[in-house]
Amino acid sequence: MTEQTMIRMYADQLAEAYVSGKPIDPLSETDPGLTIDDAYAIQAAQIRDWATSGRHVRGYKVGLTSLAMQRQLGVDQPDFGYLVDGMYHQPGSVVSIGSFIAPRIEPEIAFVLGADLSGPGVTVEEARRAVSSVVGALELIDSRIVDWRISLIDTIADNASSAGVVVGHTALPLESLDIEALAVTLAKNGEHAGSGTGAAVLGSPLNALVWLANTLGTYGVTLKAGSVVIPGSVCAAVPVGAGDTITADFGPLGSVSLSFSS
Ligand SMILES: C[C@H](O)CC(=O)C(=O)O
Repeated sequence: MTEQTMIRMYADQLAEAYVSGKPIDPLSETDPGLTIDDAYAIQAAQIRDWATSGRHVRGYKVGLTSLAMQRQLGVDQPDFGYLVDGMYHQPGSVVSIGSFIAPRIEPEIAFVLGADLSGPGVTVEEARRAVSSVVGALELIDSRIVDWRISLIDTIADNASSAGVVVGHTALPLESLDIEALAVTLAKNGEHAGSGTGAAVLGSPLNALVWLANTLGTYGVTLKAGSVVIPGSVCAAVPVGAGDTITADFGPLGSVSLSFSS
């Protein structure tokens, strides 16, 4: 099998898992020879397919940037994925749990970009200047890999396990916030479910933005002005089911909620 055929086959298998709701075996077990570049190529094939069907890239995610998430999923380095049309939900909305396989929720201190950002070589100062505002966000993650049995290769191929995003309405300038000290708390049905500060995300969510710009730069991709970047969860992800309501409190950035129906 050629490399192109192999990439197409795994991209199709992951695409089918979204439709059928039936997760697939870890690609890293099916094919232990897969590399990180192969995994990003499998991810890129799905992004191209979505664009062809009218679902364009509207933002970017960085995953596995906090120790809490790395420990939870047993993966010890960051990765990236894309946010496309159809993945965005309004704060306070209700989504059907039936469209997911094993969803979890994470609170993230997110950025809206006011200028393009193109690596490699992006510095923290350049990243800071490219940010037009900071917002609170919830990321919905899900795994098209059975039982969340993911290695780095599996989650990369599966668009960094992304499934959706809720961007809060309160947007503040970066310079008005101490994002490393910003404390976030997560509640599930009114009960405390997690907490963390911006510093949990690679020391600062800005470091995750720098990592993303420089890593995407090696693939020839520029972060586009106007897009949202979610830099990673400040605490472990919380599983959700029908009837649950999740609320994250971002202090000065307000709170962001999402509910789930059957
Ligand atoms: C597996 C996910 O990429 C984890 C994630 O979204 C995060 O760490 O944030």
